[in-house]
Amino acid sequence: MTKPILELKNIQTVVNRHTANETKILRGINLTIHTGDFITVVGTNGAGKSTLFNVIAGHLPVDAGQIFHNGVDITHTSEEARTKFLARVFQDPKLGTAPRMTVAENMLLATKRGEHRPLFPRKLKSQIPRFTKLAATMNNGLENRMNTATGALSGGQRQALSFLMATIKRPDLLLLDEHTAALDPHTSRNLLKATDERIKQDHLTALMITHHLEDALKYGNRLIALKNGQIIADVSGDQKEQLTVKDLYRYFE
Ligand SMILES: Nc1ncnc2c1ncn2[C@@H]1O[C@H](COP(=O)(O)OP(=O)(O)OP(=O)(O)O)[C@@H](O)[C@H]1O
Repeated sequence: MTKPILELKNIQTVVNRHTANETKILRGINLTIHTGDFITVVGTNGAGKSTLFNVIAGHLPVDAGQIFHNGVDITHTSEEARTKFLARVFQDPKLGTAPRMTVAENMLLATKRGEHRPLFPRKLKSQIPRFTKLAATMNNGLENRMNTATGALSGGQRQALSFLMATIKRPDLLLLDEHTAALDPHTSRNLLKATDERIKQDHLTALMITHHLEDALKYGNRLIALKNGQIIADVSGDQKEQLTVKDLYRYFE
């Protein structure tokens, strides 16, 4: 077994503390993520899936427990500092790209994720062939729109760009938060296929939230199910291969 890239130990998250609406959203999450894991994440609405991503990304503080990255305690490391090793793609195509910048400029920006170095637009020209080649792997014509402002792209192209931006500088951990949910079925399928290919080619470690149970079964080597802020199933390898949609429905009862 490969070494853990991220470990969550007894993570608890409370919101609206000291009010009548105080709620424990995550209730003792223990999760060890190994290098190369591609984990699909399922669970009922409100189970805590996005909250789990928020906690991993440092967007939401934990109330108890610890998070380790490569064995180093990052529980109190800022969200900004975590972007050095972590990238995230959201459901909304508008998040994750700068609308007035062109596709190529956005890609250049993404090559500096987690760095404080200034951008040198002069360097863009030399990168265009590489960026165009990468854009072509998305199979949706993005490579023909390198000089188009991102705001003028279709939702599918924009989401494909968000995905490319998240992966152009290799992240230790990639969080995909229902990143194809806002797309039509054909576009969604295309992006999922490209996602799977990139994860495999670059040996990325990724977590992907999805409400499509067939996709949760089809993709990844491991699946976790959340319910009421707890992990109620963690299945990998052959065991995952043998899972059926009917099995998964039980996690939603
Ligand atoms: N910052 C917050 N303040 C108050 N409540 C919150 C906060 N973040 C999440 N919640 C609540 O915590 C619960 C879990 O939310 P979360 O978005 O993590 O669920 P989810 O599993 O991603 O759901 P969905 O499938 O609907 O996206 C929900 O009841 C939500 O309303």
